[in-house]
Amino acid sequence: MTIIWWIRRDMRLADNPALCAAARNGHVIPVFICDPSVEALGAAPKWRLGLGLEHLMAQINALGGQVILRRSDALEALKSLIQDTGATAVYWSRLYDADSIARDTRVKTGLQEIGVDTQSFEGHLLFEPWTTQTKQGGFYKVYTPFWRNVKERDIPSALPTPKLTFTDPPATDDLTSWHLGAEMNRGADVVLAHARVGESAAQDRLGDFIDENIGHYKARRDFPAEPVCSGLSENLTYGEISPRQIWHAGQHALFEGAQGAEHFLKELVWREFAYHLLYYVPNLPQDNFRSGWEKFPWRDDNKDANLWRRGRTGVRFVDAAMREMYVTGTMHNRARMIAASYLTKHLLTDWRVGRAWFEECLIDWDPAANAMGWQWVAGCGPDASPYFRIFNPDGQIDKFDKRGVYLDRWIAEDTPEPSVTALSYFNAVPRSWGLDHNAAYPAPIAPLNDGRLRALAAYSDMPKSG
Ligand SMILES: Cc1cc2nc3c(=O)[nH]c(=O)nc-3n(C[C@H](O)[C@H](O)[C@H](O)COP(=O)(O)OP(=O)(O)OC[C@H]3O[C@@H](n4cnc5c(N)ncnc54)[C@H](O)[C@@H]3O)c2cc1C
Repeated sequence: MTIIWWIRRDMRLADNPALCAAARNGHVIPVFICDPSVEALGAAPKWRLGLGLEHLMAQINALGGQVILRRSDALEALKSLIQDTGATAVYWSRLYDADSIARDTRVKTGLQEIGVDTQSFEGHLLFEPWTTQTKQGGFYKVYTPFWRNVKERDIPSALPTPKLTFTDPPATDDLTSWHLGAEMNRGADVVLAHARVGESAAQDRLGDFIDENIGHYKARRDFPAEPVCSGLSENLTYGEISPRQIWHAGQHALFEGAQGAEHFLKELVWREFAYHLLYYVPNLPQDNFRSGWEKFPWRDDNKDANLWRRGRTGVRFVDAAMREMYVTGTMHNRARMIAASYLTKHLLTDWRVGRAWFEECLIDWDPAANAMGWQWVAGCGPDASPYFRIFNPDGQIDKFDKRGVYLDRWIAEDTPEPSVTALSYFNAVPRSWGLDHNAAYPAPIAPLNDGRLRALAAYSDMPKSG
């Protein structure tokens, strides 16, 4: 039997239930399809996906196989491959956003109609979103009871890498012809220096984190200049590592007595919570979760938001955060909260404007975590931070970057000897932005207190409907 392994966000050989099942049942044809969902990705995640795919292709080549690349609608591509190869089954790992569910349902029906076996598998999450329910039978809207419900769950052990056998490969596209990095402008080389691509890099990252940082995680994870967090979001996004592998490594560290290990596991479960929400609230990336927020006077995209995107608000913590994202493709969690809060509160700008920019720039862009994160900060989401709790970006510097290490890392202007990272921002941004590190650092768009008072007034004027 010949089985197509339809690769999506599961670019790994170990702990991959779909791949294991395919290997067990016959010869495997690994396939990646550049369908409209791939074409629609933001510049940075699309480019990073191409790097991950290139890496996986080399891994499969080393085993004597080949990843087949096709560019078209997924169902059409799979039908044509089935015709070319005589494959009788298609296996894949499940995804949970509304567009992927709709596409996969259509593919399943379309292939079953022509007598092809289709099977979907777990693997992107620790547990399927529909397997956790409140006592009343609904989905969780608050994290803490969700965590209590799942923390004692038995998570199956990670699966080993299966032994794969391949058939003669059918025709394939050339990856370079897809130009997945075309929209990166001149930023790709700069971001590349910060990316850690592929399954073995992800395992190294996990190992380094467990050996060196998990013990400090709880105490130091909020300090953006400290390399204490795992950085694994980049690899989780493309499935270069599985959440189960991370979970078991964290549990082992906990068993060995590592301080902070439980806190790390809790953060990993925030990702599960985000997917639980996205599954039950498919419009989470588009619509305010809480009713009444449609009446909030969000500003549409505006010139202040443009300064925010370019790291030119004159508010140092915010600008540092935005530049970190442009240069590395990721942003520290505390910085994400500060940058998002400043946009939605001090600048009163619609959270969807910020969500879209993160979607464009993050190499760890994740449909569930990004949507939940933005709604959480903006105050309109499930279990959200109350709107009236407005971060003061300068106060946050005093708390989390007292010596200005993070600021020096990312702000070059008005500094006699700017750091290499701060200067690299000016190499990464499009020339059309006209930025020059020798120019003076901009004055703040508006005094922080004015923005705070305006946000509070808008909130108190909003009709509250529950
Ligand atoms: C406005 C906003 C947007 C965000 N957008 C994304 C996004 O697009 N992609 C993304 O992966 N995360 C996003 N997050 C969540 C969080 O900032 C990142 O997951 C985290 O910074 C990744 O760094 P790390 O891998 O070093 O995390 P660690 O601290 O090492 O945590 C381990 C893992 O736990 C998960 N995790 C940790 N914190 C969160 C959280 N708050 N929500 C969900 N999962 C979490 C991640 O998978 C992470 O890799 C967003 C947060 C905010 C406030």
